[in-house]
Amino acid sequence: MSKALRRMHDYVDPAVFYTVIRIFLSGWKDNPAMPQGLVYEGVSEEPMAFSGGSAAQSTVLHAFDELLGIRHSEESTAFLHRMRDYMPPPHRAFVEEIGRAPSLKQHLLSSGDARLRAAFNQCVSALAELRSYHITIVTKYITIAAAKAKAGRAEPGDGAGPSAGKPPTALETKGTGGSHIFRFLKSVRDTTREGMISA
Ligand code: HEM
Repeated sequence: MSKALRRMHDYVDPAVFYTVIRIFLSGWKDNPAMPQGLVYEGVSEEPMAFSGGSAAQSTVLHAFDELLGIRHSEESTAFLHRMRDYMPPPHRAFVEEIGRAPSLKQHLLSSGDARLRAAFNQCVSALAELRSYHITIVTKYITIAAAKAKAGRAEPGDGAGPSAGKPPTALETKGTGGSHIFRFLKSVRDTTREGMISA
């Protein structure tokens, strides 16, 4: 997965991501640009609020966390669990099923097998490394891209379209961005590391 994540550099231009793609990922929950949410005509008279697209809604890392018994902070868990509402229901059920199953970590601990412990720790370490690398990606695609956009130096690649280079200001601090994002991502990475079995 880390190898696949590195391909981001070959295919996604940070300026295009920050100024064009990110806008479509911002959603309308906790978004100052749309404080009331959105009325879905023909569905509900009341406005509805939904988070934007995020790989936090993808099943795979939730499944690894549950399998490896990773325990995130209360605040991070609340966010991550909320993201499960956006998974296809059978995916969510799968993740919850793993969470309810007997603990793999406890099984390894009671087996006393050093090789199994080492293999388990390699998995946890790979997951923490993926999360560290993801932080590097977020820094490049959000923090650095934001600084360049603000300085008016964004240089989107070919095919970016006329709107590239100037992000809507209402989305500057919320959604996919902001320092709270790094606190969250680092906390999730650090609690992953804490999931290692000590010798
Ligand atoms: C331009 C590329 C990317 C950017 C800028 C980015 C940004 C972010 C941000 C800001 C969050 C915080 C939660 C949120 O606001 O939704 C997040 C969470 C997350 N992202 Fe990404 N992301 C990128 C690509 C990816 C990819 C390709 C993956 C797949 C491995 C991924 C996996 C995750 C996961 C699993 C989370 C939840 C936190 C965690 O479990 O560690 N992201 N991402």
